[in-house]
Amino acid sequence: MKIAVVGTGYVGLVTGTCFAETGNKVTCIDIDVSKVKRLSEGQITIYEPGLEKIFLRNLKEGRLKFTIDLATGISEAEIVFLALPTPPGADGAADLKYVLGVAEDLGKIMTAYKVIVDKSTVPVGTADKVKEAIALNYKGEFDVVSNPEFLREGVAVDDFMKPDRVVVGTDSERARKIMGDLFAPFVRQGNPIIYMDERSAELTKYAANSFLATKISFMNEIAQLCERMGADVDMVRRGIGSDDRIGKRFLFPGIGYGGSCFPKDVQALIRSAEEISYDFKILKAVEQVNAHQKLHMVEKIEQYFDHQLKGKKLACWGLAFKPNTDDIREAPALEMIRVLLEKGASVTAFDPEAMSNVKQLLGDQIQYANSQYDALNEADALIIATEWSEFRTPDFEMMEARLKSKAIFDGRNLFDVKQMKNMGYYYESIGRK
Ligand SMILES: NC(=O)c1ccc[n+]([C@@H]2O[C@H](COP(=O)([O-])OP(=O)(O)OC[C@H]3O[C@@H](n4cnc5c(N)ncnc54)[C@H](O)[C@@H]3O)[C@@H](O)[C@H]2O)c1
Ligand SMILES: O=c1ccn([C@@H]2O[C@H](COP(=O)(O)OP(=O)(O)O[C@H]3O[C@H](CO)[C@@H](O)[C@H](O)[C@H]3O)[C@@H](O)[C@H]2O)c(=O)[nH]1
Repeated sequence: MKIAVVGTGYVGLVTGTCFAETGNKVTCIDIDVSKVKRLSEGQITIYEPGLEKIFLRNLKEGRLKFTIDLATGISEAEIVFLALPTPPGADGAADLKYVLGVAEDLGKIMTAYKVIVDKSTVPVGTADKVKEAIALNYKGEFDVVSNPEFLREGVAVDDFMKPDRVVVGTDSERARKIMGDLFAPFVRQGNPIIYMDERSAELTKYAANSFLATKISFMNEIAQLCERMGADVDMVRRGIGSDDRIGKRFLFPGIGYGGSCFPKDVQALIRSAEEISYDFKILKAVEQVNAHQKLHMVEKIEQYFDHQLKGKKLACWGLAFKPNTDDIREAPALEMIRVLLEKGASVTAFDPEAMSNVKQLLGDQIQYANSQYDALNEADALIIATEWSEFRTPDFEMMEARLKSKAIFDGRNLFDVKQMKNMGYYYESIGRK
């Protein structure tokens, strides 16, 4: 099939590359001229395990192309995916200016039937708005489908190629058939395409992310109880996770959820509910718990230093919002660092992939180390903010030789509490004593 993908950010690039990989001809369109140039020249613009190899193969074999021109990009496409940003507006609701702007432009240049697919995370009712925006200028036939994306950064290729499910929201038989054919190679593992109306599909995406965020905030509150009651959250997690009704995944307490999706989508669903005068109480609590959890480790650090952080040199392992990505959007590490700097500490950080993004944001407000061990030189304590696998089994002797004081504040529960104490470390983690 011939496909266009508008927006070559995280979702657009993965979507375009994976559709090319299954034999489709894909043109990706972006307004960012330098991004399009780099991608056309074979330079991948995001760090995502497994993506570069298939990106390069499909680029070389001519199934994947990039352009800045919307009209050229969509001219032959039967299906046009919108993978555009939907950032929070001033009131927290999703800002639809990118999606609706492109929809209006599409109406001006479409000359034949196409399926326009909302892949971005958009509030309920957006498919109708997209239809209206296209219909302002285009009087021919077209369909708008809601096809929310559920990929996780770091495992995006696998998530896209072997999805748990594909949600297709449409009332059009014609669009349903086209989407079914397109996704057939991805659901052959037995996982379903779930067809529904557009509004239910739009809400499914927010409900999924909000439910997952709720699980995390719930576990972060259980971790708070564990710390106060002398219980161990790892045990409680295993104890409840083995019940199929609860499930083992997404029960890890830590320094709060971050990333480009959970914070924005939880906030947007709260606002959507408010617009129809519904008070979404649970989600408001989920947000509050998360805001507090991001600074829970700072409280522990302050206590350790008797509230005297001025002049303290802190090492930080991990900056990305989670491992296997260079994405730092809403990364809890950055919020922690902001507060620690405010309180007078200095920070030397190491992250395997995210440092250049952080340099652009924070410049010389912090120092950047060449390795995880270099970050420890003369440090008064180590903070662990992202669970990169290389941080899980470090050389403790090397750490001891470099740290000024053997104190570790582990926001990701990487090490065994007893073992750390036996090695003479002052060791604080989340929900464990
Ligand atoms: N990042 C994720 O893991 C993820 C997963 C699922 C869903 N989503 C949702 O998908 C959407 C896109 O997210 P993302 O992380 O890929 O965003 P992103 O910010 O990484 O990328 C968006 C891209 O769109 C481009 N763009 C903006 N205006 C444009 C225009 N008029 N024409 C062409 N291109 C334009 C930008 O230059 C950018 O490259 C959001 O709604 C997000 O919530 C994201
Ligand atoms: O048990 C857990 C699991 C995750 N997290 C944190 O939650 C955040 C989000 O993690 P994850 O969901 O793995 O990353 P994303 O790539 O943001 O993916 C989420 O957001 C995407 C964008 O909407 C969706 O497509 C995915 O299904 C959804 O998992 C990160 O800060 C994690 O550290 C925890 O604290 N504890």
